[in-house]
Amino acid sequence: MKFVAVLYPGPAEQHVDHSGLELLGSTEGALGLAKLLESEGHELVVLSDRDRALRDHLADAHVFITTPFWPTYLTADDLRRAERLELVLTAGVGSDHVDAEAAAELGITVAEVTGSNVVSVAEHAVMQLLALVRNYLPAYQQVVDGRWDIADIAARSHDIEDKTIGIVGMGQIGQRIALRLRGFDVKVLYNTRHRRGSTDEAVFGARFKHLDDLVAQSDAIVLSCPLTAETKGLFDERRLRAMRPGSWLVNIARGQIVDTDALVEVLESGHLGGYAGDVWYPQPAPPDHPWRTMPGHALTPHVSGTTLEAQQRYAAGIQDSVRRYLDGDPLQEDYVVARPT
Ligand SMILES: NC(=O)C1=CN([C@@H]2O[C@H](COP(=O)(O)OP(=O)(O)OC[C@H]3O[C@@H](n4cnc5c(N)ncnc54)[C@H](O)[C@@H]3O)[C@@H](O)[C@H]2O)C=CC1
Repeated sequence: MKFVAVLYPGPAEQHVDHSGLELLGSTEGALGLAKLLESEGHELVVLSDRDRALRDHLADAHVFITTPFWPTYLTADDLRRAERLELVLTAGVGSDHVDAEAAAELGITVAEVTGSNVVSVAEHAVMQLLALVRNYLPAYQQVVDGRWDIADIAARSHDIEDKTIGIVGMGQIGQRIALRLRGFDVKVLYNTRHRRGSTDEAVFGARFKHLDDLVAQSDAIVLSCPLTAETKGLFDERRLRAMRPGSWLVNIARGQIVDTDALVEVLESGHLGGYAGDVWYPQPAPPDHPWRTMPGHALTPHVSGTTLEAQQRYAAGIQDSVRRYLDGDPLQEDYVVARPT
């Protein structure tokens, strides 16, 4: 069997963390698959060059492994060329880089590692929220630039206490964000596809709202819903303008949920207080991309779901799926995104 894994490039030198946790998500760590596969005589190709993976290795691969942090986009055309392909695995959560509908029609299963990095992302969201509300990054930049202008920073710095925070997408990540926010004495509103029961709402300390009401009432909004046909461009110009003046937007989900051009506009005009999280642009952003020069926001797309702890979990989930595939056992039910129709 041929397994192909496309992962972000490993470090130039062997990385040993004080915790003893390995960098399993990179080409170097290869999700811990090398021993498992090679000892049984299977072929494992690990590379970071996405074009090369599609050009040279997709056609005869049985299993193709990719990750949202370094996504290889698999279109219907790509999948049609992959005559032996049976399984596409996402090392992480969110498989919007794969045309799941086409995969299902072509007899290919798509699966991810549900829940693997939800703690990593929830902590990141709270960090981004605080960074924006406290005006932390411009303050840090001042110090780096050798300035010490307290008024300039203090004039845009707030306490998060008593603010209203809206969470869009109350799933594994959204609920962990709500739980972590409880200590800050904020009011939490949420919107999600299926309203949670009253016990859940009491535990999360969150009240359900129609999306338009959540947008109108929130001082800060966190996006933690998947990218789907329904959520693509959900925060378009109209919705961004409907946000409260000076409010903040954190997007730990996917860049395409927000219209980038409209976002640049509402930030430049000062309507929004700041934005942090994923942005839809080619990675890394070209030097002249307007996003690179935007003031007062936190552009930190890299590490939300990729802490060393998260990597151990999604590597273990991938190993489990690979083991089951080789043994002819069904994958864990909640991992499956699309199955052959
Ligand atoms: N930044 C990062 O590193 C990571 C980002 N993610 C993103 O976060 C997303 C959510 O992850 P989980 O919480 O684990 O997924 P989940 O499946 O547990 O929860 C998703 C929630 O979004 C809700 N939802 C779906 N469509 C919606 C809509 N139109 N409006 C409002 N809510 C909607 C669902 O009802 C569900 O409650 C993933 O799909 C992925 O795109 C996930 C992991 C890492």
